[in-house]
Amino acid sequence: MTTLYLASKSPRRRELLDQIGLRHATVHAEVDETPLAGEDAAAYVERLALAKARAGLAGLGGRGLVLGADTSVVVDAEILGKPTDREHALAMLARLSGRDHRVYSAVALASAERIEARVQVSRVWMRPLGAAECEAYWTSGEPADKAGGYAIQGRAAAFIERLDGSYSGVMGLPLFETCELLRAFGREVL
Ligand SMILES: Cc1cn([C@H]2C[C@H](O)[C@@H](COP(=O)(O)OP(=O)(O)OP(=O)(O)O)O2)c(=O)[nH]c1=O
Repeated sequence: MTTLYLASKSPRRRELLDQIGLRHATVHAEVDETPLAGEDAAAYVERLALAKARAGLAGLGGRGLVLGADTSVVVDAEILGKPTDREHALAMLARLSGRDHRVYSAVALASAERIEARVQVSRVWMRPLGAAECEAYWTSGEPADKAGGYAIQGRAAAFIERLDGSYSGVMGLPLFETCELLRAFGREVL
């Protein structure tokens, strides 16, 4: 059976594949994550997931089955990436406090013959957060490498009132869509 590769350095994505028993290896894929002028969130995450899958496949010399993914938090049509420092993280958390936002998560699958992507959108409601609470959250170290500066699978679970969508999508890899893609490529899952 062709080896499944995950073109990602995100430990969360590895954990999610492990959760449903999808054995995989990883491959390095570096892509430029700068949004294009006028690009909306769905187009942005889809383009990056495709680029990561394509770069991973190229790194393997064009052989294998490669998954790429990208996740962005979107508030008032603005894409929030990962915080660059403490001030940036605190500003992001203040933006998300006491309201809803959307999380766009794309997954792409590439083989030598074809490449395809799916985009999953979730709506997340966060309770109001106090300044001291945001500061303590930053100090925990959790926000640093997460889109939007929070992790649903971590301490931020205590901030989230409600989710309409996909928990795995918010965490970084929508598993339902991932399995759909794998089946579309003729790969048995579960
Ligand atoms: C919103 C949210 C994001 N995240 C993480 C998932 C992703 O790792 C990260 C979004 O950044 P991405 O740029 O999508 O991914 P990455 O740079 O971490 O990994 P790679 O490009 O190598 O695949 O935010 C969580 O872990 N939990 C959450 O609740």
